[in-house]
Amino acid sequence: MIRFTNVVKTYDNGTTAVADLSFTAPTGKITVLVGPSGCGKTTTLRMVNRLIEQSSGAILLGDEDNAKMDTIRMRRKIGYVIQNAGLFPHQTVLDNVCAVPYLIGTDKQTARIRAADLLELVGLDREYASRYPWQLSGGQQQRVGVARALAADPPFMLMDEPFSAVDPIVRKQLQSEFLRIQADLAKTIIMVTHDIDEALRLGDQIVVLKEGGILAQIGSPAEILANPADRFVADFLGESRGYHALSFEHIASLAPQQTPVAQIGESVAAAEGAWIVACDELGSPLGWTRVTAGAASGERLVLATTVSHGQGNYRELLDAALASPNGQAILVDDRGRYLGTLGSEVVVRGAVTSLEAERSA
Ligand SMILES: Nc1ncnc2c1ncn2[C@@H]1O[C@H](COP(=O)(O)OP(=O)(O)OP(=O)(O)O)[C@@H](O)[C@H]1O
Repeated sequence: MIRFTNVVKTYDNGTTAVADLSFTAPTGKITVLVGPSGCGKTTTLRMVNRLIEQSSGAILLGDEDNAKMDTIRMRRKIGYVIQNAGLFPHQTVLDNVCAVPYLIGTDKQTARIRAADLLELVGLDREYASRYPWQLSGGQQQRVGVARALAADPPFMLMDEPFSAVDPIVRKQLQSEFLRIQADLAKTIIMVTHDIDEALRLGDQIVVLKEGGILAQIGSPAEILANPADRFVADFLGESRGYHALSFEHIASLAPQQTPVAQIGESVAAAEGAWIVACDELGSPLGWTRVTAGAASGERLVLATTVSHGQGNYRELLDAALASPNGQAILVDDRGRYLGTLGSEVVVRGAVTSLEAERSA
């Protein structure tokens, strides 16, 4: 476990990068820090291995306060992976992976055998061991970076945008391989990304930060998708186009719920104050309205986008559900007529199933 308790970081120029941050990264799990540029993700990560010293508060590594640990001993417990891998350019791949074991006095033979195994684990053939970093692709360099971070078998790993410097296809491969490795090794990981898709795909837990290093929300991918804590989180999920990770599968197999529908002014059998669907005279939905005095009031009509039951996908459905006032997406047939609604919990269940299927693929 890595535990932040009331951690603050104010830089010398007065910028508060992290404000009173408390959260726990559970043992053996991946915690992902996400948020817009400048919200303090990297500062948060680098305080864990004390590349940056916090101004106040405490960070525990297991049951040890990192501020009280000898720096060298502490850093040996923490693998560190950065963007562009940060490999030593004048050392071979094998020597890069052996760097920490050599430093801590592991004998050469043992270190090299383990490094070769790790290269295999991250999907690199033996022939790469004697190459130099510049003779590898970006994706291969990232793999070496991961192997190097694992070399001393640290219980903790910090990963700062580890997969961001490679193209989307390679990135997805690296993410899948990383999940496969983590399933065996169960390291306690904190990872930074600005990419919500990556966070949803890799995170057991997601920590959403807003500017000033303020905790906006913490939860599992499903919790955050289902219940964004506020407008900021909802917008961040949307703006980051965070639903790539969701299946583009069609939703035709889901049975819509029969939320009452009425034209404005028409009486309707629904509870007073309930949200119902307002439609035009042809039965095409306009949006949401509340029931007032037993009728579709039309007051404060919330216009809604609709989703085609036959053609729409989970992603459109979740967008529509999150944007609606009551967490429901409105479904229509192929002529735009009202069919029913689907709640975000159904959408999230579908999305999570598809995420889980992807994770275990
Ligand atoms: N050494 C420094 N001195 C002063 N201010 C800094 C320093 N390093 C970072 N900051 C400021 O602290 C805030 C948080 O920066 P940080 O790099 O932690 O954010 P981030 O979320 O990782 O950003 P990005 O996604 O763009 O990498 C920013 O406003 C940044 O300008």
